[in-house]
Amino acid sequence: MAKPSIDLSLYLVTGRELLPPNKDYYESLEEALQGGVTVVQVREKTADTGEFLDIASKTSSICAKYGVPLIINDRVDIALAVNAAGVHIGQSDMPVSVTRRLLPSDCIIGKSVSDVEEAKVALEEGVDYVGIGAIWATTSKKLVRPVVGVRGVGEILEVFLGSDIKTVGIGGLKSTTVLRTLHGATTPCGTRTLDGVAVVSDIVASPNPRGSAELLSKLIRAFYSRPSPNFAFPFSAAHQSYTEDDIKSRAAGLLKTLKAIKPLVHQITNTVVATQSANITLALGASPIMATAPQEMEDLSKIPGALLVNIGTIANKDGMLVAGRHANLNRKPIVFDPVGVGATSFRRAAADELLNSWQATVIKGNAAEIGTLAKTAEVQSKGVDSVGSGFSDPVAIVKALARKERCVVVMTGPQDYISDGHTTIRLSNGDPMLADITGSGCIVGTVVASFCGISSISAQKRLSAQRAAGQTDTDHKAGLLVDGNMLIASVAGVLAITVASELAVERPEVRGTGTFLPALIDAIYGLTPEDVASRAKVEIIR
Ligand SMILES: Nc1ncnc2c1ncn2[C@@H]1O[C@H](COP(=O)(O)OP(=O)(O)OP(=O)(O)O)[C@@H](O)[C@H]1O
Ligand SMILES: Cc1ncsc1CCO
Repeated sequence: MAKPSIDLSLYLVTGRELLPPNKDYYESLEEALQGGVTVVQVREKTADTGEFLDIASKTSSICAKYGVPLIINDRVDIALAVNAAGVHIGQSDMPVSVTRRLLPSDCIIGKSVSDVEEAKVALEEGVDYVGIGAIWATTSKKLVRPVVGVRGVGEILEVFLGSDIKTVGIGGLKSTTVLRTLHGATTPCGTRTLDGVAVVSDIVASPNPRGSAELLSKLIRAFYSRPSPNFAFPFSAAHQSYTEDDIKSRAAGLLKTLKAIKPLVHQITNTVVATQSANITLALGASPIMATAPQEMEDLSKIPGALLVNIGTIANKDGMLVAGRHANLNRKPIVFDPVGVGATSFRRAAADELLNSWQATVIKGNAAEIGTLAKTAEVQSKGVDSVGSGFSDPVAIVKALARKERCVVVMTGPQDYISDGHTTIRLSNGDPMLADITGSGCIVGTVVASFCGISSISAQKRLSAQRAAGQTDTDHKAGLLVDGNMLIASVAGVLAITVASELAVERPEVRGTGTFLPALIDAIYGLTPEDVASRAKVEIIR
């Protein structure tokens, strides 16, 4: 008999021990179903058989009322007794082959997996779906394995490319983490995302399970309705076609808008460049705030603009973690500058933790930094600097990293490569003296963040206007983490610094790097959209 196709998108796993005081389990379940839960798994780890059967049977009747399938955790006998749609088994439960023999042929079997090896076994066994996790650390289940992390899910999903086994993410999934998870948990080729998310405490522990389920359902539906479903980018840049002239004029136009609107750019940066970065932000026409305390991140994230996270002298990782999470929640672009990430294992671990906690919009680095994140040793680092002549195929590197991290990648050097994983652009502006002052890469990050901020603010204004005009095809935007074209914003950011550096060295007072830096600030201060449009050397590579 053919197995029914089950909508796994909002998968509720029960947990009676998590109910708020005075909330009845059946009442909570029914409210959750009214809020849009699409499948329910009854999970009872301590109930004896009689109690489990009673709960499963009543749960089954309530689910039937809403046409929602029921899955039983672990117990094949209970699943058979209540005629459940499926059984979910863990790594140490009954083997899949035995489970299948005992169950009717239309009963679905799901299995928990937490690494690539377990995923390969599940593929071999031919389960119907896998639960991948724990994605985040969670309070609802004692973890015996390290968390998979959002970025680890993509590798597991790759195992299932070409198969029709469905996938559900589990562990720490809530309304505050769901979009970041769905966007980040994607194969680099972009063709597989999770088919759903399993939620426990965000619904079960809620005094208002219906409201919690409704919010989750809205976010999940918006994610799945995005216009380019094969490429789950967290922003709207990918899949556009450009011409070189179009890129130049859009970058120039963005500078004009930036100067008019002066976006706030929240920067958590290193102590070497903080003052320089704040001055350059002001010279450009944006507004800097250098704030590092975790306690102020929530307030700052509510002001439109962008966030820059630069790990150059990392001493405030907690602030970076909190700031990024709030930025994602408030749909603010995040520019991540992994300064010196190849230099120490501490920096590598910090970068990994940050990128797992929040979704970066842009990652900007020199060749050694980008190479470290892309896990290639072709280009070496010396402290915060890149050594040697760069990659033999820089385009492949930036494109692959953009696809892996679901963001725009900016790789600086004598030529700058910028990719959203789809379009890759090479910029050939800039005076070599930029390489001889400290923090020129850091200020590129600052300025890219300023342009991402203005791009996001402009996109929000357009969206408000469209909604006010009654345009209804904008619902999928609720599934984006950032709105605005972050590829163009990144190009504009790099061009602002490199074109300004060319103008700076033409000044008569510049005699070396000491006089170059103030001249560069002056050139940024005087930079016009016409300078950018007329001097930009832009090539679309592929
Ligand atoms: N040889 C060069 N010619 C022209 N422009 C350059 C050259 N080297 C670097 N640049 C420009 O300088 C800026 C910074 O890039 P770079 O790769 O030097 O950053 P970085 O190594 O991260 O710097 P830092 O660690 O000092 O912050 C970029 O805009 C880049 O285009
Ligand atoms: C020199 C230096 N050391 C840590 S951060 C920094 C600024 C340039 O990246």
